[in-house]
Amino acid sequence: MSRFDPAHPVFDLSESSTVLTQQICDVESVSGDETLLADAIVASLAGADHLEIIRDGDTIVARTNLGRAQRVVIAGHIDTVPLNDNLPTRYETLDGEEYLWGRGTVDMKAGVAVQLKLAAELTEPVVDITWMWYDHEEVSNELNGLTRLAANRPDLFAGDFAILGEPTNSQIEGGCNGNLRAEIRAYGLRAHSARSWVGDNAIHKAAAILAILDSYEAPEVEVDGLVYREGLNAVGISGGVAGNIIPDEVMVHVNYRFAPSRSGDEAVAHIRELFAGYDVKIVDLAVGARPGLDAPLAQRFLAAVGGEAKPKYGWTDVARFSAMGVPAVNYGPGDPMKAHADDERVRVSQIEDCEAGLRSWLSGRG
Ligand SMILES: N[C@@H](CCC[C@H](NC(=O)CCC(=O)O)C(=O)O)C(=O)O
Repeated sequence: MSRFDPAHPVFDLSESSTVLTQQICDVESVSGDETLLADAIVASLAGADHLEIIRDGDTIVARTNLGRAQRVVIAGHIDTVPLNDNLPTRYETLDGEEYLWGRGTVDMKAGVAVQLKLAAELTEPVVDITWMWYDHEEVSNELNGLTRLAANRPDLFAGDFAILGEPTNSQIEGGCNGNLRAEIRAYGLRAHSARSWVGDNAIHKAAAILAILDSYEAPEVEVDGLVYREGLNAVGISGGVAGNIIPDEVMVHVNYRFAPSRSGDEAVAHIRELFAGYDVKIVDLAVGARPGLDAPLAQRFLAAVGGEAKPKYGWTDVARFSAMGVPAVNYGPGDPMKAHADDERVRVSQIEDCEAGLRSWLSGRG
């Protein structure tokens, strides 16, 4: 067996999904840098004659055309958030459980590994399958590979049900919270810092903005039986001109996670009301998705994989599919609490469980 080289990756899809997860994670693909991984995915599917392969930038679609009565879209993003000294991957044992540690293991390359393996191996699924692996999910909605694909090839989104392989501890998580980002600005007056009394320090005004955030009590909101937890946080702050100048501007970057029962307009209005008197600029807005677990295929999938559905607190592309009228759920290996964390790590048994759950359902055994 030849040694895997992350600088020149080729995946042997007959390897276990755990080995594939490790290899896929070791090919760094922070948003905007997915081409090497996308090339490797296309190359690894070269022998899969049962799949029609379509590429749009660094998004790859592979679909069966078996004439089945129903089509399921199964998708996963191939980008990750930035590294923080957490690659290459390594195996760890914690409390007797084996884990694969490293950036992307949870969000969401274990899910992609399972999907790739099944795409290659399931030549006769009971439903037609459209597999999608896409770029730029972890950044603004405008850059998301599925936004581009929906503009270029909306026909590829046709389906009766969609499964997003985002981390869910290999249990179903329904819907997703909405996601808004805003820049909140306060202004002052520039002056020489040796004569500060003639200026008006904008950075000091950030304290009042931060106080609003600090005292904010984010509610829990029940939507169709699932309880979504909201959040409002500063995720960045900037200001300052030079070491001897009283600054005339400060900006606090705020991220609002809102329940899927709220519309985008309601979320925007809430932020504008909270920060009335400040300059508020909405820089990104993606509405959430209600659970949608009453759809017949969602019910069948839920019954097949078992467990109790939980809410998805992050934003995922289930929102995109739901908005297109395709019921969608999240289902993938990895604890979402470890997504984006420095000690991101996936339990190996969850990768195996997810593969078994999907394989059995897609083969008509679940
Ligand atoms: N366009 C969004 C993309 C952010 C997506 C990201 N999603 C997850 O982390 C899903 C995993 C999970 O929460 O279980 C997010 O919610 O930040 C953006 O603009 O941020």
